[in-house]
Amino acid sequence: MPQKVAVLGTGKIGEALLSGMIRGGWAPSDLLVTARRQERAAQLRERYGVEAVSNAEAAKSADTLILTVKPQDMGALLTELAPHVPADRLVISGAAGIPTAYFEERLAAGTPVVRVMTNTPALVDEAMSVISAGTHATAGHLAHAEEIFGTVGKTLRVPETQQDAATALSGSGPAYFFFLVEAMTDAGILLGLPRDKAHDLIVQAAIGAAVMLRDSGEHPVKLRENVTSPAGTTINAIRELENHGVRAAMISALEAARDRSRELATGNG
Ligand SMILES: NC(=O)C1=CN([C@@H]2O[C@H](COP(=O)(O)OP(=O)(O)OC[C@H]3O[C@@H](n4cnc5c(N)ncnc54)[C@H](OP(=O)(O)O)[C@@H]3O)[C@@H](O)[C@H]2O)C=CC1
Ligand SMILES: O=C(O)[C@@H]1CCC=N1
Repeated sequence: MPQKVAVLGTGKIGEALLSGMIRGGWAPSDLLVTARRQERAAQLRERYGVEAVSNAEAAKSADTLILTVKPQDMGALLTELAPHVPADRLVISGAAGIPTAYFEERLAAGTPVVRVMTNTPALVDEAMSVISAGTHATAGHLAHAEEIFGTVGKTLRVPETQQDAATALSGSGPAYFFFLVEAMTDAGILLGLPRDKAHDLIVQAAIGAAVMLRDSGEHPVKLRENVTSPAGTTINAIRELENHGVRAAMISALEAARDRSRELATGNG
C-alpha cells in the first residue's frame, strides 16, 4: 500500500513542498493537506486535486505528517493533534527553531520525529533542506524525509545541534540575496540606469555567479580575484564594502538569525 503523506498547515512552505511532490511524481490521491481557513482548503483542492481534511483526520489516515505551521502556532497544533497521532506515525517538523524533543514530549511515547529546515527556492526545485533525526527516528525515517524533500532540491543530514546555524544560513539565506539584489538595483538607479535594466543586469550577474560557485570547483576567493583587476573598478567597490564593514555585518546578521532560531525553541517566540 502506498505511503500517505499529509501536509498540516499548508502555507508558503507547505504549498511549495506539496507542489514539488506532485511535480516529482507523487499521486495527489496519496497526499492530504490541512488548512486553518476554508477558502485556503478550497484553493489547495482546486490547484492540486488533493483532499483537504481536518488535522485530526490527517493524523488518523496519513503515515507521515509534515507540520508546516509557524513556530508560534506549533503548540496549539500539537495540542489538537496529540490525541489522534498513533506512535507509528512519522512526524516531520518544518518549523524554525523548535527541537525534536518539543514534539517528543507532546506526542505518544516513541513517536519518530524528524526536523527539516528547507527554504523558499523549493518553489523552483532548488531548495536546500537540512535534516536531523529525533530520538526515535531511524535511518529509514531519515531516508523517507529525504525522499520527500528531495523532490524540491538538495538535502543534507546534520546533527540537530547544527540546525539553528543551518536555519541562519540556508533557511533565511535566500532573503539575504534578495536584499542584496534590491540594494544593488538601487545603486544602478543612482548610476543612471532605468530600474528594469538595473534589475536585469544584477539578476543575471547573480545567476552567473551562483552557477560558477556551484559548478566551477573554484574557491569563492579565487572567483572574486578573477574579477578584480589591478587598479580596476572592482577593487574600488571592494574597498568601500570593507570600509562599511559588510563582512562583519554578514557575520553579525547570521549570528542574530541563529540566536532568534534558538529563541523560537519554546514555540512561543
Ligand atoms: N518562509 C520561509 O522562507 C521558511 C519557513 N520555514 C518554516 O516553515 C513554517 C511555515 O512558514 P511559512 O510557510 O512561511 O508560513 P505561512 O504562514 O505561509 O504558513 C503556515 C500556514 O499554517 C496555517 N496554520 C496555522 N495554524 C494551523 C492549524 N492549527 N491548522 C491548520 N493550518 C494552520 C496558516 O493558516 P493561515 O493562512 O490562516 O495563517 C498558514 O497557512 C514555519 O514554521 C517557518 O519557520 C522554514 C524554512 C523557510
Ligand atoms: O524567518 C523565518 O523565521 C523563517 C525560517 C527560515 C526562513 N524563514
